[in-house]
Amino acid sequence: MYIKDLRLRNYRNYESLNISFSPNINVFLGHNAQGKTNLLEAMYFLALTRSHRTSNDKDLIRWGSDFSRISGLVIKDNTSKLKLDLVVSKSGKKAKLNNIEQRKLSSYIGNLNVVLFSPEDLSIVKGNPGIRRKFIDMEFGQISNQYLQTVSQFRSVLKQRNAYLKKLQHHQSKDLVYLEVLSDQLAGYCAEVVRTRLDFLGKLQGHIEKIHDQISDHQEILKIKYSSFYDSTDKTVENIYDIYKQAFKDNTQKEIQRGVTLFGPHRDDIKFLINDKNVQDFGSQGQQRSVALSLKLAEVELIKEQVGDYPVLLLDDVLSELDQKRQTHLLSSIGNGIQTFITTTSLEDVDQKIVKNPNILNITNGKVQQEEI
Ligand SMILES: Nc1ncnc2c1ncn2[C@@H]1O[C@H](COP(=O)(O)OP(=O)(O)OP(=O)(O)O)[C@@H](O)[C@H]1O
Repeated sequence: MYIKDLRLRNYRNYESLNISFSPNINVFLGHNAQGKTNLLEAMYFLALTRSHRTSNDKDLIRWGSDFSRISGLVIKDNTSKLKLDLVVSKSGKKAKLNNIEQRKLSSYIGNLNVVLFSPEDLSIVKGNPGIRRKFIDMEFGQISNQYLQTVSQFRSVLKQRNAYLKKLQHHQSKDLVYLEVLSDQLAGYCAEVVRTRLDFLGKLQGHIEKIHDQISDHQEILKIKYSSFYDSTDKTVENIYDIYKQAFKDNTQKEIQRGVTLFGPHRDDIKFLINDKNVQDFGSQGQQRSVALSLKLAEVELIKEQVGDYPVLLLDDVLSELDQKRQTHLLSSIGNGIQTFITTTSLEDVDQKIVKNPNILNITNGKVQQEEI
């Protein structure tokens, strides 16, 4: 799939933009703070209805404006066209697909698939578990609508259960039967969320192992392990449901005392192991970078496998961060028909021996100019 056209109105430092892209490699070239990342962010937002930089959608609205509009024309399987449209205003955001308003964002997400590489990816390996949970929920969510919906139902019941645990904690209620009803519902969603995560991680594992084997010159075996308070290996949905039901039953008093749900996928993590050692604890900076790169490249392959089309790649300032070997690996693996956007302050960072005939777009202060080559 590829983004043919992008239109912006009052988006960050773009007042009005209407631009067409190459289905191959596009380079956004410009000095600092001119609006290169803003363009990648706009495409990421168009795909996932979320920014990778801010959790506050209103930040996207051009200063002094009341709303922001991002529209794109996406071509799939080289023939079918899909029009995506998002409007952010003070009252929230609205999504349209082919001019039809979508009541739920979950029916909108997944129509355009993107994978973003940025220097912050290292935090998926090094950072706290919350970053990794967000990563898997976002990435698996753009592959599976079902997963998005289950996660949203899980969150809603979790919220209700936490609110009720607080009530019990403050003696505003004594009804433990209602807690049991909520626990039962939550155990069901926990089981579905965890089982889907395990399935997708299993598929991701196949890709990441092969990719990392090449990146490490056949020196390292990279594995991803799901980490929870129990061993999830080979567990069915029913097994996982039983484990959560039992955990809620055994820890009722503890949870009431704390006023919060102590077990569930919102507490889980994933671990990256190189030759069986946890990369977070024992990996060098270089190894951690390689894991982040392998993970993103594996995600590209997973999306291709699951949706039947390659995602659009967004490379935000990553080339200058990678050494020659990793850069060559990244650029050569995107060379085969994957639409790619690269931001850079200097064309010297883009190895033109590998990146052939890029479409170069000069970015200056929220204006884009196509360069003739
Ligand atoms: N809501 C907004 N309204 C208007 N301008 C904004 C808004 N948000 C950010 N900007 C402006 O956008 C510019 C930053 O753009 P961007 O982050 O895309 O830079 P960049 O070209 O990627 O730079 P770098 O090379 O430093 O990463 C800044 O000038 C900033 O003031």
